[in-house]
Amino acid sequence: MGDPAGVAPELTLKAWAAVRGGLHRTLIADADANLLAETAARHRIAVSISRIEDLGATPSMQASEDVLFVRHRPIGAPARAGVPDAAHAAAVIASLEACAADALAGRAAAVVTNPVSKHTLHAAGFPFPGQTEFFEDRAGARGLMMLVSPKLRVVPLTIHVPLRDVPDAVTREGILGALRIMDRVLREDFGIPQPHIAVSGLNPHAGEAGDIGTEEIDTIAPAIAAAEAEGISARGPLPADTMFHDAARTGYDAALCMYHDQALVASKALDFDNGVNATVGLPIIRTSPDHGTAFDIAGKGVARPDSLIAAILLADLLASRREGAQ
Ligand SMILES: NC(=O)c1ccc[n+]([C@@H]2O[C@H](COP(=O)([O-])OP(=O)(O)OC[C@H]3O[C@@H](n4cnc5c(N)ncnc54)[C@H](O)[C@@H]3O)[C@@H](O)[C@H]2O)c1
Ligand SMILES: N[C@H](C(=O)O)[C@H](O)COP(=O)(O)O
Repeated sequence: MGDPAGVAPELTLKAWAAVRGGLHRTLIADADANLLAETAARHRIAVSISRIEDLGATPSMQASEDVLFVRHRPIGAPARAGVPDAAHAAAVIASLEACAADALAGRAAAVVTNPVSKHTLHAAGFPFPGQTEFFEDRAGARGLMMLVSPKLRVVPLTIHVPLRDVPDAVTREGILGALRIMDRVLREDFGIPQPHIAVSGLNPHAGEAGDIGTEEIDTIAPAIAAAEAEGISARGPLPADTMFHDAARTGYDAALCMYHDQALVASKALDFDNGVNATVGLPIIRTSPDHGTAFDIAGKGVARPDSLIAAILLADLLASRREGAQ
C-alpha cells in the first residue's frame, strides 16, 4: 500500500503497467481499489482492476495482462496527494501486517512495500523505527537492510538510529553477525559462489591508526578477523569516503557500513533510480524502492517508477532462486 497521500498509488499503477506479463508470479496490490481507480483515471493509465478477497484464490486466476488484482483495503479517509493524513496510518499498518503474514504462511512468494511515512506511522503507535525492523520482528530473525543496484550492494550495520547513539551500537558481535548473514545471502540469494565483502570504518579515514577514534582497532578489525577465521572473505576497515568510487567497487561484491548515511548516501548518489531496499537474511523476501513518499511530487504524474519496478523484479528473482533451491 505505502502512504496513500504519497506517490505510492501512482507508482503501483506505473510499475504494474511496466512489469505485467513479465513476472514469474502474479502481482497483487494490497491497497485501496477506489484510490487506484481514481489515480489511474487522473493519470490516464489504462487498467482493469479486479478485486480479490484472499490470496488463496490466485492460483486459479487467469491473469489477463490488462488486469491488476487488488486486495481491497479501504484507507479510512480520502487521500489528498501530498498531504499526509494520520487517518491512513491504520490501513497502512494493517497492510504491512497482512502482507507479512501472507509471506510467512507461504501464501505470498514475496512482499514489495511502497514507501511509507515513518513519522505518520510512529504517531499512530507503530513501535518500530522502520519497516525493516517490523519485518525482522514478525519473522523472528535478524535481518539486514541491503541497498541493491546494478552499481552497488551495501548494508548499513545500524539503521534508523540517531547518530549520537551509533558508536555504542557498533559492536564486534553485531559486525560478525552481519558478515555471516551477508556471506550467506550473497551465496544463496544472489548466486555469488565466493563473495568478497568490504567493511567500512566508523571514523574519518578509518580512525587514522587510532588518532581519530579507536573503534576500528578495538571493534571493527577484530570482528573482521573473526569472520575471516570462519572462512568469510571480509576486508577492512576501509575509509568510507574512498571505498565507493568506480575502481574501488570492483574489489568487492557487497559492502558493510557502520551507519545509515554511509551506506545510503553512497547507494542513492550512485543510482537513485534503480536502487532497491531489500530486507535480507529473513525467511521471507521483502523489497522496497530506495526512495520515500515524495509528497512534494505526489499527484503530479511525474514520479519515476523505476525503483519500484526494480524492487518488484528483484523480489521475483529472489523468489525464483529460493524456489529453485528447494
Ligand atoms: N521505502 C520507504 O518506505 C522509504 C524510503 C525512504 C524514505 N522513506 C520515508 O519517506 C519520507 C520522505 O523522505 P525524503 O523526503 O527524505 O525522501 P524521498 O525519497 O521521499 O524524496 C527525496 C527527493 O527525491 C524525489 N523523489 C523521490 N522518489 C521519486 C520518484 N519515484 N520519482 C521522482 N522523484 C522522486 C522527491 O520528489 C524528493 O525531491 C520520510 O518519512 C522517510 O522516512 C520511506
Ligand atoms: N532507510 C530507508 C531508505 O532511506 O531507503 C527507508 O527509510 C526505508 O526503511 P524501511 O524499509 O526500514 O522502512
